[in-house]
Amino acid sequence: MNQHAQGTDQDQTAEEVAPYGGGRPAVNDADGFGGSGSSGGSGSSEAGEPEAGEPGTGGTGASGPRVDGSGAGGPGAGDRRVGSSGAGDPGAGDPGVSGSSVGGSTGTRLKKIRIPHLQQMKERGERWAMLTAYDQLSASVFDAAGIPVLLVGDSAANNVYGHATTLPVTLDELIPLVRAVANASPHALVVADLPFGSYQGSPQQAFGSAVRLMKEGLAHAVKLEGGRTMAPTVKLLTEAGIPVMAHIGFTPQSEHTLGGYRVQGRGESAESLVTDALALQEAGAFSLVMEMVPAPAAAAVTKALDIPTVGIGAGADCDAQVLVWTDMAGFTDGRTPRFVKKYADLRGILTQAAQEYARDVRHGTFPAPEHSFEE
Ligand SMILES: Nc1nc(=O)c2c([nH]1)NC[C@@H]1CN(c3ccc(C(=O)N[C@@H](CCC(=O)O)C(=O)O)cc3)CN21
Ligand SMILES: CC(C)C(=O)C(=O)O
Ligand SMILES: [Mg+2]
Repeated sequence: MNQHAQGTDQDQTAEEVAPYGGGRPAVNDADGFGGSGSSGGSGSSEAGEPEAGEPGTGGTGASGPRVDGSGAGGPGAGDRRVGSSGAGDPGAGDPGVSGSSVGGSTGTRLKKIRIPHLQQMKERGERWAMLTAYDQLSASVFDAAGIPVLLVGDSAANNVYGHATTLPVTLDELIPLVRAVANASPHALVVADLPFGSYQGSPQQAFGSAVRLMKEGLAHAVKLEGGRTMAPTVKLLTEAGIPVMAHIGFTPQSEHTLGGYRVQGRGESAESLVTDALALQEAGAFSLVMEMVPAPAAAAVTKALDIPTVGIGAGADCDAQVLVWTDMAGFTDGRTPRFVKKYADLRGILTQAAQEYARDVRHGTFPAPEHSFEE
């Protein structure tokens, strides 16, 4: 079902990549504002081998994203292990030294991740992390941090556009976000969600939408929700050269059918999950997201499949994990789902910065002479 990696993965020399707050090395943009022009873009060189020397894009850009959300306040922070590679990172529960320099926190140089690498990691038992990203700045941070796969999720509906569900977001609204993330991700594989209504009509409709995500959005792969009934669609896209990540379990685009945000695959529908997963793999999916399914059912699916599974609320026995970045970074307003672990308090940090800035302005202490220009 899957091609093999053509490139070798060699780890390279150190590149300082501080996990948080550390300055990244430089930037290669002329205007000093990070980002790449509208066309062509820097970053994500496609032709490239699985090895890339490109420095990160992005930089000191301006405005940050705005958040909204559904979620709930998450628990505290904890340890983290990004990627797995060389330097004795215990991250993966796997056999020893990996060849893949996926991790960015250990000082290893990053390589460009391509689909065969994910397959190789499954074979080696190396777990990996996926995060959503919706804009250039967050994407450049995650890319440099060694997150191998970035998802421009239709959760942008909630976390960028402020909707209560994922249903309202359109292809036209998603494409510019995908393009921004792809332009800022020289190493990560960029997957774009097909939004509700853009693919369920027919395999042909899905093809047209996926082509837009790749041509206009510069995505490397697409994701779609649904079980065995999506197999013909997955097959058509895959055969057309469009890598497809599948998504089963709780599929938010079907919340009105499923009856809300609920764990899926309890009891006898666990077998149904395996049947769906096998059909999607057979149709050519390169990976499979499982959302909110009982851990034992997700473990059974993971074991039954040759392709990597990506869990969100699906327990520790998936091959990979995904979280919405604003949830894991503590940026989301309000409650977050049970499966979220909060690794930072971005909302608190940004709130404090905004308040201090406003206070300085009110007090006349900003701008100071060093922020002002002489005649
Ligand atoms: N910020 C954000 N995080 C997400 O994980 C996310 C989005 N947005 N938007 C799209 C979907 C919607 N998702 C959601 C949304 C809510 C729950 C939720 O409320 N879950 C409850 C109930 C679970 C149950 O008991 O069945 C929970 O406590 O986890 C779960 C997934 C996951 N996705
Ligand atoms: C939660 C992930 C898997 C997703 O589909 C999204 O962010 O849209
Ligand atoms: Mg989604």
